[in-house]
Amino acid sequence: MLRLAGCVAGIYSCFLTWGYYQEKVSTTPYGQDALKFKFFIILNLAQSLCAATVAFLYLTLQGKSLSRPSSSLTFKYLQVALIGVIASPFSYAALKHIDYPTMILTKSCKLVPVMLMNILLYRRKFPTYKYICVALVTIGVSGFMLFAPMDDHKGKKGAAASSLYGLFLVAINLTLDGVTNSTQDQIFHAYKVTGQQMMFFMNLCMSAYMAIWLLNPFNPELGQALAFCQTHPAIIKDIAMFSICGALGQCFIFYTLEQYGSLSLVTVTVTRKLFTILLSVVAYGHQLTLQQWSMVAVVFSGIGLEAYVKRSEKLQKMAAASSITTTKTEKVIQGSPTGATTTTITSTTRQRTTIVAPKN
Ligand SMILES: Nc1ncnc2c1ncn2[C@@H]1O[C@H](COP(=O)(O)OP(=O)(O)O)[C@@H](O)[C@H]1O
Repeated sequence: MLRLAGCVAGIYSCFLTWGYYQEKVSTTPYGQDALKFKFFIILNLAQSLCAATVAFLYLTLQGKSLSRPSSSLTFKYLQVALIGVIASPFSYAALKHIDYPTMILTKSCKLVPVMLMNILLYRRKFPTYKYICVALVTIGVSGFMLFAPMDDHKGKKGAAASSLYGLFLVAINLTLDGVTNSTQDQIFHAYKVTGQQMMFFMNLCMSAYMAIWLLNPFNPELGQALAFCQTHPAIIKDIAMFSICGALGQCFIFYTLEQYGSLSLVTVTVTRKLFTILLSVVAYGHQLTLQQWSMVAVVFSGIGLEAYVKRSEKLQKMAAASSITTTKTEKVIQGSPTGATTTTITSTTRQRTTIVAPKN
């Protein structure tokens, strides 16, 4: 539980700063000519290279080997990285056709495609309570964004009228996100890999795809971006901060994926925005509408239900394990009148032994 709390704190804090720099790099005009940086693939490439380096350093410092993955695993990495690379431009393209609040609102439904893709592509089955949790978190977060006062919507970036075409682009982005997350789950199920190994290989493959795209002689993007950095060096620090925060955040993302799976990860990432707003309510005394508070309650009931079921399952498992060890202990004690062999048994068992032992 403490580990999960650490992951949540890590993801929230890194991506809070990451979001700040993402907005800064993509919306602020730089220099006297007030030009905006429009080279998103360069931004993603910088982040991927930084994330691959961080994962590599982490693995090296831990003394873990970075052995070459098998050909089937390499194929999986190439596949998941390709989908990850393709997903992002859809989201940037969508912002030209829908406004920012609509984008946030649509993105808050991400749990649905992730669950759907797990079911459709990998035939995974979920217990009924999982569907209820996904529904509660999705309704809660999207309702929260929907009921935000109109002032919050004004002045936000873009403000292009939301069009059906824009929504179609976000839908594609969400579907691809669903495929990425469910495939990552599948890799963890089918292969013996750690989160950091996947982080390294996935970012390496993504960097390779983006480099191939940018080095294509018909694409002027790389040259234009480098020229921009030369004439507006202030942006280099912002891109570096964006990449470092994204890379550090990914350490928590991949660890959460490995340990808890994509549904838990996406629950953390989709509630991120809501918790940021709640934090500002506490810190700066901002007001929430009654509807927003009710939606916060809906989200918490979803998270609470998940936590309650997980805890009950854990207690049940512990009870079952302790009854098995009790039986084993009884057998050991019956077989050895001196009871000497019981010293090798775990602490839970030892505790049990003292209860069972008097019978002998
Ligand atoms: N499953 C994942 N695998 C790898 N990176 C991820 C994953 N989920 C999120 N990320 C990273 O975290 C960033 C923020 O993700 P998220 O909070 O879901 O926002 P968005 O949906 O806008 O991408 C992504 O741009 C990506 O770099």
